[in-house]
Amino acid sequence: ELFTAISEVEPLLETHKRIIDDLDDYIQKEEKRLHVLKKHLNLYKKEHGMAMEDIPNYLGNPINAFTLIKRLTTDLDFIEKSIKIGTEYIKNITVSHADVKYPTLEDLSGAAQALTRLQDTYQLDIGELAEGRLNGVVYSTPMSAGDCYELGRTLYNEKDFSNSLRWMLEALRKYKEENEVYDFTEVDILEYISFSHYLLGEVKAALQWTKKLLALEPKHPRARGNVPHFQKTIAEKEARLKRKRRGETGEDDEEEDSKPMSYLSKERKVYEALCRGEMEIPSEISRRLKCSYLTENHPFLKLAPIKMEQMYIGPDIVVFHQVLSDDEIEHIKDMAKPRFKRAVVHDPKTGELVPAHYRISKSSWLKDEESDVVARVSRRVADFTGLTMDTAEELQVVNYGIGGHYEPHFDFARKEENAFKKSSGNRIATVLFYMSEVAQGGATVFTELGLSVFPLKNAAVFWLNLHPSGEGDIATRHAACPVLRGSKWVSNKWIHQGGQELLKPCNLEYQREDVMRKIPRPIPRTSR
Ligand SMILES: O=C(O)CCC(=O)C(=O)O
Ligand SMILES: [Fe+2]
Repeated sequence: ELFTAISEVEPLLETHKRIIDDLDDYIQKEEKRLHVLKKHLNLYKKEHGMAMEDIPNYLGNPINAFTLIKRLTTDLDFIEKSIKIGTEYIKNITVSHADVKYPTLEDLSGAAQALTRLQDTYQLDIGELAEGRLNGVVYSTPMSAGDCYELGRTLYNEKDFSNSLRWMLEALRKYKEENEVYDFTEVDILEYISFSHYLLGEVKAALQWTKKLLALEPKHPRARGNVPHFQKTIAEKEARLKRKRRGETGEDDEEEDSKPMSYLSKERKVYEALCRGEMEIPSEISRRLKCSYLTENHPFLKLAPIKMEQMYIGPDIVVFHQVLSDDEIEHIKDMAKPRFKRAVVHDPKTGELVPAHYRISKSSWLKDEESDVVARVSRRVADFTGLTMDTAEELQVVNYGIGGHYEPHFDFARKEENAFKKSSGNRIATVLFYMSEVAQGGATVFTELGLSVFPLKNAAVFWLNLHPSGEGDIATRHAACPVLRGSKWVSNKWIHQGGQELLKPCNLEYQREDVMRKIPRPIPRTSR
């Protein structure tokens, strides 16, 4: 599961270097070998030419007779062996370097799904992406037909047929352009295209593409078998439509579009727009936002106040600037890396911890007792939040992988969850430290508020997850957007209710005082 954290992908460059050296060495040896083989071939040709000019005369010479036989026995043995050596040489390349890391097919599939996620979320154009461009800027070598084909194949195996189809069309375009040798052919690409269409219910298109395939390879058995099946399906569909038009059936057919959008798909749309930075918070809120210096909670803050920036009011979301130094960040990252585990979540049914597709990252937990730096960070959190760390969780350090993200969620535990029953109470507040900037993407977004917070190294976002009554605040629903470019590091300090009784007294109010429900939904930015 290397793909789940960028820091784990880095060692693959060592593996990559080994392969380069091996391949270099192999090609040099191979060139030498081919040189010898070519010499043999030329000799064979020369001798053959001479023999054919005057066969009896040639074979009448006992030396010629001998060398002919030799060329077809021991010399041939040598040639055969030397061809074999070539293929044996590189076969065991992964076995001979057992000490370096190799990605698995699961990694390949994870990376392919990540590309799809990025392409969906940031509305990237496949053609652009395949040319190695992100928003018009060149970032990587263009992808080859083989790269696109592999991506399409992986997505097909993951049953993501619409994206598989898009990459296969790109593979086809490049294949025709390139004239390269691959272990697949145009026919293979066409088969994927037509079958993806079929599985998407686009049977007419499936039939058209199958016909293109048969034009190239008329005897292709699967394609030939599919044609009558596709034709039958099309005919049945048309008959059903006709009956429906005449009002003969009561069934309400395949019209997905007429269904109202579910809460989750609406949230998805907002989430993606927020990730692209395409929403802004209502002006009723933004015009009240202030920046200030925090001087309370600890006498030291009088000398070195913390810069505090309001991001939202009701629920209050603030950013504290420059609350972690670069040295502290490096120290924390170094401590966290060797203990990284893939992010897990509680399966709501079984209560077990399972890796979740909606959270692609690696993380580990650091205790105050382990390091002065970690303890110092905890004390600082107490100072700028005014809350006690007595019942807080350990520091959770997170690195996101390729396209790494965390879909919309609450940080507090719901009543039905086991974590709700903790003696320290629920997670009253979240402090989210940014330990890196992210070149593109990777914002923290609040889907109920229409707020995007873009990572700013050394800063921390802070918010309360609970209403004064202790009830979870639905408006704090948030997510980590996929990392489009770069590596995103954050750490979480989750503060619990226990011990805050005098510092943050609770009351019976269900709602916080500054109710935001009257405030309109976020509006798409028109200036884009
Ligand atoms: O990484 C982020 O921006 C948010 C992370 C988060 O919400 C979490 O870990 O609970
Ligand atoms: Fe969270």
